[in-house]
Amino acid sequence: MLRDPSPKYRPFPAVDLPDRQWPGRQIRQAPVWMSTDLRDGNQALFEPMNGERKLRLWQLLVSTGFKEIEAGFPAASQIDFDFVRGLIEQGHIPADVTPMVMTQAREDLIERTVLSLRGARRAIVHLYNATAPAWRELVFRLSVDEVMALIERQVGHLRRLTDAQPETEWVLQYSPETFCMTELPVSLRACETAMRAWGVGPGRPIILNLPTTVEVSTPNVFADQVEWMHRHLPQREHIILSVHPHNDRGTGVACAELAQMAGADRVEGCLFGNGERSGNVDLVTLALNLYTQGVSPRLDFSDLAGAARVVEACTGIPLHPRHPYAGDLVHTAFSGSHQDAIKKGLTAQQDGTPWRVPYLPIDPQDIGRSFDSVIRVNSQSGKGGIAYLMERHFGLVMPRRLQVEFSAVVQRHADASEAEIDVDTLWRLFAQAYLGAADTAQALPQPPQLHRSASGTQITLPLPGATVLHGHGNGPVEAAVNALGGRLRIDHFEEHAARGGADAPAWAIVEATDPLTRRTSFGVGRHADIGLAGALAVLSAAQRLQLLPADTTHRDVQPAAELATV
Ligand SMILES: CC(=O)SCCNC(=O)CCNC(=O)[C@H](O)C(C)(C)COP(=O)(O)OP(=O)(O)OC[C@H]1O[C@@H](n2cnc3c(N)ncnc32)[C@H](O)[C@@H]1OP(=O)(O)O
Ligand SMILES: CC(C)C(=O)C(=O)O
Repeated sequence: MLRDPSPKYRPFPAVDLPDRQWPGRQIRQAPVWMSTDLRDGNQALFEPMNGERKLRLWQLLVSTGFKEIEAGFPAASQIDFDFVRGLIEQGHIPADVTPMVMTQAREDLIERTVLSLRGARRAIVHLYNATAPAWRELVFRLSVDEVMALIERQVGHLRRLTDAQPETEWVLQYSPETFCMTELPVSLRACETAMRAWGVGPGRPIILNLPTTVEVSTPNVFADQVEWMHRHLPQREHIILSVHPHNDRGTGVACAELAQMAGADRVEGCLFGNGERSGNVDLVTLALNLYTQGVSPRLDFSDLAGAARVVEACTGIPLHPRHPYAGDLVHTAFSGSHQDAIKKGLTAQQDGTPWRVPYLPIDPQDIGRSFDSVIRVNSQSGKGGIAYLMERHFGLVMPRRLQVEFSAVVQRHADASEAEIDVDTLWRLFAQAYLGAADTAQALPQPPQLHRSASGTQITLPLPGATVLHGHGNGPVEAAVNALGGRLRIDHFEEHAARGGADAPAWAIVEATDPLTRRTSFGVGRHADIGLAGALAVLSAAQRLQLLPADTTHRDVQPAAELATV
């Protein structure tokens, strides 16, 4: 890289628009969306789509709710020509959807383009020519006046051809390609020339499409350019003002949003931002950005992952795992403080109230994602996320101090393994730590037994090895403490059902102290009989405090899936 890039790269000049209005505006309705996936997206692929893949993507776009779709560049290839013919002849265009096709401002290409649309009910022809100085001087070698003459001639040619096919309702879209790099008066002149040549007026509107063909400035400059055009264009009421942002500087979405604030009615782009170089603006992000402001985007992304899979299959380009809204990881929090806040937010969130879950800008369920991947555990995770997973997958609501105690166990494992901890591993760690001698589905030679009578509860606790303990008390917890010879004190006890339903297994949690050593630990029990769950929690605490006979404290732990059915 150059130590001083300034002689080689020049800053883009600001627009002189001191009374600009757009910074104070908000977007309150969805724009007209135009998908250019099958044209601008397609021309950016290693291998352009064949007819079959184009049709699959067309159908996705239609079912998502797009009413305007750029079908291709029929004069450029037989595939595109045949595709447009197929759409028309095989009835793939619903009554409320209008196809658009693109052409350069060249007679032969315009003729073939119009030919491709024979029989269409309604169609948009998209004619473009580049207007910026570098293109005028280097590519076309035309003066400004000659560029205007080209537009007048070619739009006029298109008008004559389309007038001769009156069975189709024709709409012209004119793009001053390279608009963002063109002097504003030149862009205005180009648009006015196209309007005149097309005969814009009542009942004969035009779409004027302003592209950032290559992004060269900050999005506020583009917004100023759009507002300037919005204010200067004549017959504004007959113009649908459209923008077509690319993403070279990574600000395509910002450009499209600010442009709408500046007066744009319509946005062209591609699903997930496919397109030339760093892409066209991402229409999914734009739509969901609107949605999260409470504005209906009028596009349905209820199955966003399904849409992403279709686009990946059609384009051959995989979606980045951190792609806004759609990436596999974007609803996932690994870090402890985020997990903690998400858990608290999800617990507090009530149906029908405004979404207020920290770190989640959208409810993943609204776009077809479950909460399963919201929280994942690695060495950056804290107690909140671990507690969330234990509750979600095993129905265990952990008191705060138990969360702290168990998260230390998980942290040690995560540090040692340097890997993500999946739910099965989490269960194994929990079971090893807390259910060692307290799970009747496993190592106890026989289930413990409770006899409840008017005089209290009698417990029989057969431990691994030959030991059988007996105890009596007012309830199962006291009976279990007594069976253990009163060697621990229960400071806290709670119990709850793991799942709804009469046969739901219950969780019981005790916090216990060994009065001799003053050591404190939690114990956890799980059983269909809630009383036995309490007794097993006492047994668990006794084991963790090493108050059980030595041969009762070790055994293997079975996998979570089996335990989940206890
Ligand atoms: C920013 C964008 O995305 S614009 C869309 C770009 N997309 C595409 O180009 C994809 C489809 N295009 C193609 O397949 C081809 O360009 C074709 C088939 C349409 C035309 O191919 P060719 O006839 O070989 O011409 P080529 O593409 O090389 O274009 C260069 C010529 O067209 C002229 N030209 C380029 N764009 C335009 C335009 N919009 N209007 C008028 N003339 C144009 C150039 O000045 C050049 O003219 P010259 O030959 O007199 O120097
Ligand atoms: C709108 C057209 C000409 C385009 O694809 C672009 O400028 O990027």
